[in-house]
Amino acid sequence: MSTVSAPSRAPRTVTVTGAAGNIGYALLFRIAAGGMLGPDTPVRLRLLEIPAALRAAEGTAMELADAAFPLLADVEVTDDPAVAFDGVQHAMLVGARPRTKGMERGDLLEANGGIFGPQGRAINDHAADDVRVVVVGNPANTNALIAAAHAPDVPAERFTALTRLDHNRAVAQLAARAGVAVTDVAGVTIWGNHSATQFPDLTHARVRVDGGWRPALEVVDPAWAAEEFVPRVAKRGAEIIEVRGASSAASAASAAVDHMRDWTLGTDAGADGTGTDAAQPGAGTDAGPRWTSAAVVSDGSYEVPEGLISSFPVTSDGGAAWRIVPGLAPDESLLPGTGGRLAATVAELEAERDAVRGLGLL
Ligand SMILES: NC(=O)C1=CN([C@@H]2O[C@H](COP(=O)(O)OP(=O)(O)OC[C@H]3O[C@@H](n4cnc5c(N)ncnc54)[C@H](O)[C@@H]3O)[C@@H](O)[C@H]2O)C=CC1
Ligand SMILES: O=C([O-])CC(=O)C(=O)O
Repeated sequence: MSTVSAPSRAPRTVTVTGAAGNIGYALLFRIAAGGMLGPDTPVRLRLLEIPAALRAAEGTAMELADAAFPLLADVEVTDDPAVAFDGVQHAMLVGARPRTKGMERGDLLEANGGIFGPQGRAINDHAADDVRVVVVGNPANTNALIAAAHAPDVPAERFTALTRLDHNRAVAQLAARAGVAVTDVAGVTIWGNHSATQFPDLTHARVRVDGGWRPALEVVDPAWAAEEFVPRVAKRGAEIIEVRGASSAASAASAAVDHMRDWTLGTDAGADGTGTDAAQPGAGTDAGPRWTSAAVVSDGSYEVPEGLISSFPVTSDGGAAWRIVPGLAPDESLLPGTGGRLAATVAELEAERDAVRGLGLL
């Protein structure tokens, strides 16, 4: 953001769970600086933690005060979901255990699933009418399903899970391979689960080369896309854990900001909410239609069973729900070796749903 003018709008209430954790620490300062809701929108922050981490969350709140953010109207720290979600408009459900080396995200189902029922119930009972929820804690899609199931009075379309990190990773990998800037890439889609079965799909992607947009698979080798790009993006979380010794945190926070910003301000608004920022991949007049990826409740599109929370190509006009973009079924003939990948990731989501049902969490 280049300038901060005097805040001119009513404050928005943003709740961050797991506020004392690694992602929380990166996320809160971006939100307070106006990076999520724009340079004219003050924010009220509600930080939810478990009792053992409350003191650390208090410390983070002290640092937020010390940063003297002009847009930060208020910070409250609590271990009570009813307080944390009172009047919430933007709920960032981060608090959950991260995986460690050698685990798959699905291994966290039992450990983390129990967190999201009570939080869904608290959102049901206390949130504002225009609440938007993004689940970051893993396994994100199924945790979002659990939260939504405990919030019968909130439309299911308000519960989403984060696959924007996968989307951003895919954009970055394609841009690097094509030798272009991330702003010269458009039309990437992440399908399915935020797990190693996801399908990062380049069959409708475009790359700007020498000023003109071309199909990505004419610019990069389809064999590279199928054999290197797809597994690299799908397993990037594990690669980060291997190299960094801890799971992605700042990039996850950045993606959560992107997700909530685009949902609230619209996918055409640009990163600073002014409509002029080129940081959005695919920004530009001749890129063709623009979309991003988010895990949203399926309406049956693309043969994903209705009710599952699965990643799709989506747009937002700033309304309450993301819109699934039609007509973008992966053209597997363009990506040899990826046939059946969409069906497989959806089957994994069904298996996770059945597993949490078996655990009594749904
Ligand atoms: N969807 C995505 O793209 C990504 C998801 N993640 C996931 O995000 C989650 C958080 O990751 P980190 O911040 O690195 O973990 P962390 O362990 O650093 O922080 C988690 C925090 O959540 C808190 N917490 C646990 N239960 C809670 C509850 N019931 N209510 C409120 N707070 C609670 C813990 O006390 C801790 O402070 C993990 O599940 C991780 O796997 C991480 C990266 C990307
Ligand atoms: O892989 C993990 O466990 C953390 C995560 O979700 C990611 O980095 O995408």
